[in-house]
This record gives sequence, C-alpha cells and structure tokens, in this order.
Amino acid sequence: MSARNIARFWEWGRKIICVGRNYADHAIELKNAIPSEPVLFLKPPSAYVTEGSPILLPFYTSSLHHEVELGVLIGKGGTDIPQSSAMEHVAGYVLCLDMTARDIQDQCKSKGLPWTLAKAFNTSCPISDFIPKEKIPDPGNINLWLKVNDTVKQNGSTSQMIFSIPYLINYISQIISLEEGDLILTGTPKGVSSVQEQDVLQAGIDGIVTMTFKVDRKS
Ligand SMILES: O=C(O)/C=C/C(=O)CC(=O)C(=O)O
Ligand SMILES: [Mg+2]
Repeated sequence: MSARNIARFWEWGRKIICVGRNYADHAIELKNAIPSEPVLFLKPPSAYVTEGSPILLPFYTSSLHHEVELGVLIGKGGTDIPQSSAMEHVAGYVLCLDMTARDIQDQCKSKGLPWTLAKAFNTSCPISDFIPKEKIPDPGNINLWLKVNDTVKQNGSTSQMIFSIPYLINYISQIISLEEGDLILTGTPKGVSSVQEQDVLQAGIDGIVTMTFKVDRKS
C-alpha cells in the first residue's frame, strides 16, 4: 500500500475543529463579547471543497457569509499537548473559508440551538493547496485577505488572534485528541459579508498562496 500523502489530507476524513471569536474586531462587528476561553465548533470532512469546484449555497439561507481563516494542519497527533511542544505537531497550513449561514446562526443562537446548520453544510470549508510548515516560519504574523468580485472585504493579520496557535493546540487537545490530518481553523478577522450566486471569492496569504472559488446553487 502506498504511503498517504499529507498534501491530500482532506481525503482522509479527519476532524475539522473551528475556533470562533478569535479576533476582537470580528467579535465586535457581530456584537459578541471578547471570549476568555476559545469558542469551539466542528465541521465534518464533507465540508471540504477544493479549487475548481464551487461553494454551494444551502437552500435554507439567504445570508451566506465568507470568513477567511488560517488553517493549521496537524502532522502528529496527541492528547494534552503542552504549548511548549505544540508546533512540533504541525505539518503545515492551508488558507480556509469558514462559510457561514449567518441568518441561520443568528436563529440558532436566539433559540439556544447548536450551529450545525449554519457551519457544517457541504462545501462550507473551501481550502487552498497545502502549505508546508517551512513556508510560514511565523504563522502568528501573516496577512490574510479576501475579495468578493475584486472588492477587498477582509484584510487582517494573524498577529491579532486572541489565542495563539500553541495555546489553541494545547487547549483543544485537552478536550479532543488531535490526530494526523486534523485541521484547526483559527478564526476570522473583521469584514465578513454575504455572498450571492455567481460571486467570485478570491483569498490569499500575502506572498504564500491565493485561491479562487465561485458561489453556485446546487443544480
Ligand atoms: O457568535 C457569532 O455570532 C458568530 C461567531 C462565528 O461565526 C465565529 C467564527 O466562526 C469566527 O469568529 O471565525
Ligand atoms: Mg470562523
């Protein structure tokens, strides 16, 4: 049997663990309190979509938002991983979109229901090509941007994260054991907005990667 290829991690069926409200400017734009501990939720592997395939609008939303985020890909699993060795567990990175049905999320929040319909639908996690760890020596200080139809909507630095990557790996691994191929979405900076059918989303990490996705409706 041939060795598995980490660059095609999305085919392995591993967990997608998402961190919310990790940028103060985004928490404020949605009128949320700044968290004192990370806010976590999950997406299933069926949320992945890669370039060349569209982001599909769920039929039940009229407000699908983009959230550009740095994804941290786990290369070595563990439980209770200390912050001091957390980065040894990282294989690399991907640029991600945490597509969010914002109207549905607001309804779930007001009813005290989980965010699954808002966050975990098919194609809710568009990803870039795999970025080996060596290409981003300081993941805590890179610039993420996103354009909708050539208009810049989001542009923020990972230096604004409330909880650092080592903190998140330590925190998450005390609750959910991490496995090779798991992906951690680290939260989004301000500027989220809704997208429509046929919109073109471009996103990038300055000097490292770009990606393009079209929004479409399921035929
Ligand atoms: O609490 C809310 O209203 C919204 C939270 C999010 O969608 C959190 C994120 O996914 C994020 O900050 O990246
Ligand atoms: Mg998010």
